[in-house]
Amino acid sequence: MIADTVKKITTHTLRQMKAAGEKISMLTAYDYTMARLLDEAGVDVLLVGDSAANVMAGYETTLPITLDQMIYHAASVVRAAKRSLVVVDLPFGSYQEDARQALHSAVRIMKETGAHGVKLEGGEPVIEAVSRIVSAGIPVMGHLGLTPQSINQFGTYAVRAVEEKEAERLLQDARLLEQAGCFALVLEKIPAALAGQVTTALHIPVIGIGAGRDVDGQVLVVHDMLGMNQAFKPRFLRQYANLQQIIQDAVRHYVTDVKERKFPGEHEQY
Ligand SMILES: Nc1nc(=O)c2c([nH]1)NC[C@@H]1CN(c3ccc(C(=O)N[C@@H](CCC(=O)O)C(=O)O)cc3)CN21
Ligand SMILES: CC(C)C(=O)C(=O)O
Ligand SMILES: [Mg+2]
Repeated sequence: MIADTVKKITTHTLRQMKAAGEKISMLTAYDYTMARLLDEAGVDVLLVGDSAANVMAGYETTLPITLDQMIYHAASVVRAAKRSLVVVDLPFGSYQEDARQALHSAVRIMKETGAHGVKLEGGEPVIEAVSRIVSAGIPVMGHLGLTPQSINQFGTYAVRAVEEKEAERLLQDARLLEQAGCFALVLEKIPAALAGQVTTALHIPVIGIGAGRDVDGQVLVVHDMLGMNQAFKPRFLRQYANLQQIIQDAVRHYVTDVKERKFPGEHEQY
């Protein structure tokens, strides 16, 4: 098959990209059709984020999504990914009990979806879990800074690690995650200067969202960067399209055509 000659991205590729100074592109994907578009357009990493709770299911926070639901989304994305690396968020409650629970959840994701790795949130408290998952041969991505699964402890989605003490703890957590065997780290909504410091201090790729440009790559929620929700415009987001406008214009046109008996036409029937 000719189509099978595409070079697959691996965790090793990402490490080489950091070393070469080639930036890494990552976007979320939750379904087959979107994942196919992103894979074909050259996105390096597809993140099956627990933001599916917000974007796909309409929940206020990421907390309610279950491991079974994440597996459904991830399996759909994997079926579309020919070149991209697929990483899946471990949802809230699927890894915090202990390292055994974390490994069990990670193994389920790998077995039932065919994804290439998992991501989990937090530093020191999850180090044992990271080590155990990595020991089983499963690549793990860390996630520090704004960690939405802890929203009830913080109360807001405001920028994190602005205070010197918090910044020091974040740098220390980043080092611990690298030592525990993480292949990459996401930094969410922290000062750009701190993200740059962490990126220099670590050997593994650091991927930012609202963490400035001095990192090894960027990640956004695909529905946000395509402008599908014009009500969500945080400072770190760049909208590369206004799909809300495009979709609603098309749908209004369709509704009008149906009402006015303009669709279907002579050549759109049997
Ligand atoms: N659609 C979507 N996009 C995301 O980036 C995203 C999710 N969902 N769900 C999970 C987390 C939550 N994230 C968020 C949520 C809010 C802000 C935010 O900045 N919101 C407001 C107010 C912040 C504040 O309280 O100060 C903003 O305008 O900046 C940023 C990232 C990032 N993730
Ligand atoms: C925003 C990214 C990093 C994420 O964790 C998610 O989409 O769930
Ligand atoms: Mg997430």
